[in-house]
Amino acid sequence: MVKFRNIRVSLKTGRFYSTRNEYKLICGLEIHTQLNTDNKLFSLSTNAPFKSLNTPNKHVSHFDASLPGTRPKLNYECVLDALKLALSLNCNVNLNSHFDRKHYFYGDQPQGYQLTQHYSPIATEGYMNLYTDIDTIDTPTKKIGIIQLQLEQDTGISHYDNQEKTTMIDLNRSNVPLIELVTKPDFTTIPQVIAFIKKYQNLVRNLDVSTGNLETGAIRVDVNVSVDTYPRVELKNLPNTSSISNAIKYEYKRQVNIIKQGKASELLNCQETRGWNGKETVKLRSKETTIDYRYMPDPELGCVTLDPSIVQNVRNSLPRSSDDEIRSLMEEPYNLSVKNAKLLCVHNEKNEQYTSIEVKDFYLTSFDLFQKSNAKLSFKEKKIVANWVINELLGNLNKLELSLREIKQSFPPEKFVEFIQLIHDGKISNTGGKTLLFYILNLIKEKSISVELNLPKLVNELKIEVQSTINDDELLSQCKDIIDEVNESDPKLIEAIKLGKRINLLNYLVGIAMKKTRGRVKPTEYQRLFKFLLKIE
Ligand SMILES: Nc1ncnc2c1ncn2[C@@H]1O[C@H](COP(=O)(O)OP(=O)(O)OP(=O)(O)O)[C@@H](O)[C@H]1O
Ligand SMILES: [Mg+2]
Ligand SMILES: [Mg+2]
Repeated sequence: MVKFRNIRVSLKTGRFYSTRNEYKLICGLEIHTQLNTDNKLFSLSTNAPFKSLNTPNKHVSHFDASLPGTRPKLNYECVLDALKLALSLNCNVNLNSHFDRKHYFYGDQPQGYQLTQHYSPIATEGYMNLYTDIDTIDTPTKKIGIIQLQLEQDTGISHYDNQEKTTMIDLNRSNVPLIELVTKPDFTTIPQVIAFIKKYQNLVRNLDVSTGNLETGAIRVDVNVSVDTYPRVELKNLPNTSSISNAIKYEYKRQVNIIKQGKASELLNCQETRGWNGKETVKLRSKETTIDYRYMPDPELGCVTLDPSIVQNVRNSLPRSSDDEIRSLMEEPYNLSVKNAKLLCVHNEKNEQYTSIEVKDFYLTSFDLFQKSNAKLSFKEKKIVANWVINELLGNLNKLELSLREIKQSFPPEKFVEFIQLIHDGKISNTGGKTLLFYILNLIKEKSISVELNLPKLVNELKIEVQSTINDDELLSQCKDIIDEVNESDPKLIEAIKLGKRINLLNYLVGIAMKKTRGRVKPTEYQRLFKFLLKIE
């Protein structure tokens, strides 16, 4: 064995072995996104690849089935969506793009070729910025370059019946509009890849150009993985972000092991495509065996020629970017945490009770009203609206399985602010507020609100109004009882509080007392009494 810097050479086999601990991971993505336009890319059939899984071959025009004599006609709605995405991703728009035929034979591709934009895509040279706080990546910022963005057709779907040993073809998906986005190989860690995908998903949902779901295949991600300067391996069939993360991890380790064992010249000498079976990556084909697609410009579709004013109009119509929205919510007057700001700006596909947009609207309207009726709010006081909307209201909606839409009618932001005002003015305590909110939402759930909510009346009914004149004697005996009760079950605790060792435990006693009076007495009042009884300063 001979040793060079970072490399050992076996004298017996002549193989190179690496001795380094650091192997550089490099990833690049190819993302296919199904557009949610009404019609398909080159025909007037309905674009509904998922709704129609039980009704195969229902949305198929003569062109989608490639009957001889049919010709493509470009659906400009797809071009508009591509422009929205391209401009949001800071790309240069190509004013004269065109379509090419990518030839390959497969049952679910009856044309014998796919129409794509190989030579002259609609947009090139863009980027997306990732930030450590918003996107939880491991470096302060990361800029991911985008090589190109192109329009193309989706294929049909093949269903293999194992029992019958037949393949059935469903052409509902044939000719569904896709956008293929190709990034530069700029990713150096897995969190960067996941952050990019999540941000991209949010973008397509914000622009309303796609459902953005990975699980249904509306977004399909191929990940190219390489180590140092060795050729890349392309990973396909990755149905969700955890598969993407696990597949990259596995593939990186596999390639590093090959390099360490000195087998790179045998096993990592050419591009390869691999799939993911949930546990490991498996070889599908190597680049040597890939077919020559014989790309050629499509003679039937003309150039996609765009007037510069169209591009400018689309640019002007774009919604504000999520990053800008999040940042502005983190600043004055809102001062939200990054977590809460994201909750209002990032779509949550799993929650059906409210969308981020609905919550954001509800929060912003409430905040505005609250600020208008309370001049000069302190930093802390401004946070009260976010706390009651995000922590309390949403928490209760989840618990009660209510949607924001359902409650907005009887409990709109105007009423909600009236409710918050009661707490802000000290008419009811936080505990009282929680009781009241839960009570109101329950009334809504049981559909027991026929007239407008009368908050003062409810406060009365629930007996949660903070007492302005406090009967010290009554409260003192109540506090004494609590000390006795706690002393019985945990004498050490009272002793510790008395000795001033665990003064924060005083709030434990205050909590018990608050519960007993359902928040009618201010916590500071209880603190004063407990301190008096336990003789602590
Ligand atoms: N050294 C590398 N390591 C990892 N990824 C890489 C590397 N070099 C290029 N890539 C990535 O490989 C992808 C290349 O995609 P592209 O669509 O251009 O070609 P392809 O994969 O050969 O074609 P096809 O569209 O047929 O899959 C890009 O996402 C790019 O970032
Ligand atoms: Mg590829
Ligand atoms: Mg590609």
